[in-house]
Amino acid sequence: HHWGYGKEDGPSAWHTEYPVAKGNRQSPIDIIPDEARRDSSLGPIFLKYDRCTSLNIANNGHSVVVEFNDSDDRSVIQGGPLDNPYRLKQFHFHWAEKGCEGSEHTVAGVGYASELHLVHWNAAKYKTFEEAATAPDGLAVLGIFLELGDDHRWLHMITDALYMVKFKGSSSDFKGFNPKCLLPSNLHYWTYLGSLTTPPLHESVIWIVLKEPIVVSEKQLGMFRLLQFSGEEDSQRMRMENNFRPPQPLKERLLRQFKQ
Ligand SMILES: NS(O)(O)c1ccc(OCc2cn(-c3ccccc3)nn2)cc1
Ligand SMILES: [Zn+2]
Repeated sequence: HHWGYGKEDGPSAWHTEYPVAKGNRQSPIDIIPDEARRDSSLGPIFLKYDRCTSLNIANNGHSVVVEFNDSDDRSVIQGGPLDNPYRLKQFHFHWAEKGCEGSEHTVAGVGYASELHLVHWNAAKYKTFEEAATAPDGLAVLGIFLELGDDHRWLHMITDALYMVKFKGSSSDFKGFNPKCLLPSNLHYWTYLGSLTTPPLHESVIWIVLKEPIVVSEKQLGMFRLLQFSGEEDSQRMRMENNFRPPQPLKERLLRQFKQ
């Protein structure tokens, strides 16, 4: 009996197998811009994705994930709230069904159509992603909102590959993709201490959520809904949609921001 996003195995049930779901630094959260504090010690973030090291694209039964070679510091995020460079490990998306809001973080109670997560780990302090994923400063996830509008000029490189990973457990080569093309023009951000938004829900994430969304078309986002939660052999088909966790209590946390 694995976790999912359905009625029985969805976010409201995760606490039974993962009690940290009711912890003090859970993600996502509702971001209230007026309550975000400016902090002079917070500088800009720097993304070094140049010599990019993408390896493959896969369907893990929860989302579509593009994985990277993380054997060195070729692709890293640094600066901002981070004390050292964090290595890019993978990126993936969260979305809803047609016409609904599928982002995980919300802004003043309003969701976006989808949310992209670029997952990085603190290789300066920890030996592996798995070790970092259980440490309070182990991971840094860059969250980017997707809003609906015109076609995104580069997203087709991902949507064109989705047919190869329709079913859970499928993966395919995906070399030479540079996620720099998915960034908005402005890197102003909110930051707070949180968690993985899926089981095991470890409270190991320094969240950096960009204020400026990127724009994708309904047609492009609709391609993600061709994916299945289920495997090729599974009797019943389960369209991959609504794979987002709702906002969790902020509790005693401080939300900070860099620039207006
Ligand atoms: N949605 S999100 O960007 O917050 C996000 C980012 C990364 C995630 O990793 C899942 C994971 C962690 N581990 C793990 C395995 C062994 C030891 C420790 C952790 N396995 N799968 C989940 C959610
Ligand atoms: Zn995510």
